[in-house]
Amino acid sequence: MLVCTTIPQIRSALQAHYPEKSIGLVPTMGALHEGHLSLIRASKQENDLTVCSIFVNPTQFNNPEDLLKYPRVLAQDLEMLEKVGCDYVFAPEETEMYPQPLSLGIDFGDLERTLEGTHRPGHFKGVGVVVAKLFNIILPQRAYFGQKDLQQFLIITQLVQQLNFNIQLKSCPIIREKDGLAMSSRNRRLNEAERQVAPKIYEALKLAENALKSHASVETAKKTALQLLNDFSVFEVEYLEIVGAENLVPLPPSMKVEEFGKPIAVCTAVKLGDIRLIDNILIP
Ligand SMILES: Nc1ncnc2c1ncn2[C@@H]1O[C@H](COP(=O)(O)OP(=O)(O)OP(=O)(O)O)[C@@H](O)[C@H]1O
Ligand SMILES: CC(C)(CO)[C@@H](O)C(=O)[O-]
Ligand code: BAL
Repeated sequence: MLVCTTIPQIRSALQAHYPEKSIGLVPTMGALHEGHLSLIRASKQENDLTVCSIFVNPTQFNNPEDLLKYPRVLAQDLEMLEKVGCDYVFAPEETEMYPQPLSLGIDFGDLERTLEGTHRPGHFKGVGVVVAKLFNIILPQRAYFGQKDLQQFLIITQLVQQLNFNIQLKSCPIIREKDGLAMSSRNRRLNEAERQVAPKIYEALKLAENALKSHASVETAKKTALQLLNDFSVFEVEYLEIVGAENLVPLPPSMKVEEFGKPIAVCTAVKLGDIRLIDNILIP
C-alpha cells in the first residue's frame, strides 16, 4: 500500500495505471471503522485498484468545535487499510487541498435546503467542492459512499450529473454495531452512558418503519418514533422526517406509505451533548 500526501505524488503513482486498470475511490475523513472497510471491500471487488482518501475537510464543517474535536487517528487508519488490502491512500494536509481560500461556490438547490442542509448551513457546498477536487485528482471509474449519508449521496449524484464527471457512483448499505447503532467515527466520542442509549436512535427509526408498514399515517409514525427518543433526556432531536427517498421532500402528514408508490426514507439527526449522529432507514 502506498501512502501519498501530495497531489503530484498520488497523480504520478496512478499515472502508470491509466487507462488499463480500473480505479475505485473511497473518500473518507478517517477514524475508520467497519462501515468504511465495507466500502473498501466493495471497491476491491469491482476495480483493479482501490484508493482511499483521508481528509477532514474543513469547508464542510459549519461548527468549528466539531471540526476541532473530529477524531484523527491516521496511524491506526493506515494499519486497517493495509490489512483490508487497499492499494493507495491519499492523505493530504489542508494546505495541499486548499492552497488559497476557496472562492468558488456550488448551490445544490432544494436538495441542500432540507434535513442536513438546513441544520448544517454550507455543509454540502463544502462536500461538493472537496469531492469534485478528489474526483479530479484521482480520476476514478467508480466512487463508493455509504447510505448513512443519504443526502450526501444525492448531492454527489447531482454533482456528477451536472458537471459530467465520468464516474459511476455506488451507495453501500449501513453497517451497524450488534445493538443496531450505525457505525460512525463520531461514536468514539460518546461516553459510556451515551453509548448505552445511542442504539435507541435506530430503534426509533425501526418503530417508524414498522408503523408505516402497518398502514399508520406519516404523522402517527413520526410521533411514535419521537416519543421513544423524547423518553431519553440525553437526546436532542434535530429532525426526524419521513421523506421521499429520491428528493428528500417530506411526505404529507396524513399520507400512508402505500399511497406514495415510491421509495421512502426515515431520516434523523440526534445530538447527545455536542456529538451529532445521523441515521436513516430506506423503505423501497
Ligand atoms: N456505518 C456505515 N456504514 C456504511 N458506510 C458508512 C458508515 N459510516 C460512514 N460510512 C460512509 O463512509 C464514508 C466516509 O464517511 P466519514 O469518514 O464521514 O465517516 P462517518 O463514520 O460517517 O463519520 P461521521 O458520521 O462521524 O462523520 C461516507 O461515504 C459514509 O457514508
Ligand atoms: C465524502 C466526504 C469524505 C467528503 O469530505 C465526507 O463528507 C464523508 O466522509 O462522508
Ligand atoms: N459523513 C459526513 C461527513 C460530515 O459529517 O461532515
